[in-house]
Amino acid sequence: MFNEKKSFSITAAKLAVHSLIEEVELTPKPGLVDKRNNGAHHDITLQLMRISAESLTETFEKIAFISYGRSPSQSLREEIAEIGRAGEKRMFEVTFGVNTHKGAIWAIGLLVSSTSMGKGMYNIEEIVTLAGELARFTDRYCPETITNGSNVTTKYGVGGARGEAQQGFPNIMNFSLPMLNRSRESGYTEEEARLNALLSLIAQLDDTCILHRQGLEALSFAKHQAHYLLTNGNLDWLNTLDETFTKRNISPGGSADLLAATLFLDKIQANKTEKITRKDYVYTN
Ligand SMILES: CC(C)(COP(=O)(O)OP(=O)(O)OC[C@H]1O[C@@H](n2cnc3c(N)ncnc32)[C@H](O[C@H]2O[C@H](COP(=O)(O)OP(=O)(O)OP(=O)(O)O)[C@@H](O)[C@H]2O)[C@@H]1O)[C@@H](O)C(=O)NCCC(=O)NCCS
Ligand SMILES: Nc1ncnc2[nH]cnc12
Repeated sequence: MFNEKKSFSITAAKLAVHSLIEEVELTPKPGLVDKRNNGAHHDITLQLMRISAESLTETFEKIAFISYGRSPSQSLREEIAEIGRAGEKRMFEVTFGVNTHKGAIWAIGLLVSSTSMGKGMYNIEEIVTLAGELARFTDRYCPETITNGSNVTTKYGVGGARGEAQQGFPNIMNFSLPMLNRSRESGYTEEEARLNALLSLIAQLDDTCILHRQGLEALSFAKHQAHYLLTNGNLDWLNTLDETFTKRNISPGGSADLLAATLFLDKIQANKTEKITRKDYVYTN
């Protein structure tokens, strides 16, 4: 039992980190760090994002380990929060204080937890539902700090990263995951399918990263541009959109985190159908 739990946790953490790396390497992304440029970011590079992602392996492994076979509860919520905060601390150490993956630790941390609750056997609907349930428990030990997100969620009345998780990740379930699957079925390349999934998130999400930097008008501009490109455009226009977002200091960082979460769920789904939840649960790259 210990070996099974350990092996599962190692695999889940690898899939989580792999999803983060796939997200940052996807190119060209509007306003975000990718292989081509650093988008609207002056303090983040591709290399820093990779280092940040790798530094989170232990965090995700610990979350999977303590969640294995359990159900959402107040105590699990607080145990996860403690590991998540230690993960954030580690991220800030390796990035010298830059927020690279705070939103991703939160979203993917919860999803790793609920995946592990089902020992890898739950389907995606069950995983997001349980992650939402877990996120709705109050973390009594959460330090009362003012963050960019807390400022703008109050100012503009949006749910932000916390709301997205507490509602069971509606933007992933309604937009990015269906878009990823539909694009694959329509013959897009894997890279194009992922870019479409990212655009579907930018078109919908109340991204506090955009709101904090440039306010409501920029958020609605970003949503409109992404929607236009998806419905009328052609992915060749992404380079122009990248230049436009960068010039206007628009970074859809929340959408990037949710794309990584989408890729994580997609991998879990693929692994489940390949029945790698058996005893010798082994990760293959
Ligand atoms: C619940 C927490 C996420 C804390 O929430 P809060 O909103 O208070 O915290 P923020 O510091 O604002 O971080 C939230 C990050 O979530 C991403 N995000 C934004 N909007 C959404 C959305 N609608 N849905 C999902 N995710 C969203 C976003 O991450 C990206 O933005 C980063 C850059 O943002 P920022 O720091 O603002 O940086 P800059 O724009 O460069 O501005 P400057 O500060 O430099 O001026 C980018 O890297 C992406 O990551 C937000 O950053 C949660 O963290 C929490 O409570 N944790 C406690 C531990 C816990 O309970 N863990 C349990 C699970 S492990
Ligand atoms: N690719 C990316 N660029 C900038 N911020 C991000 N946060 C998460 N992924 C990101």
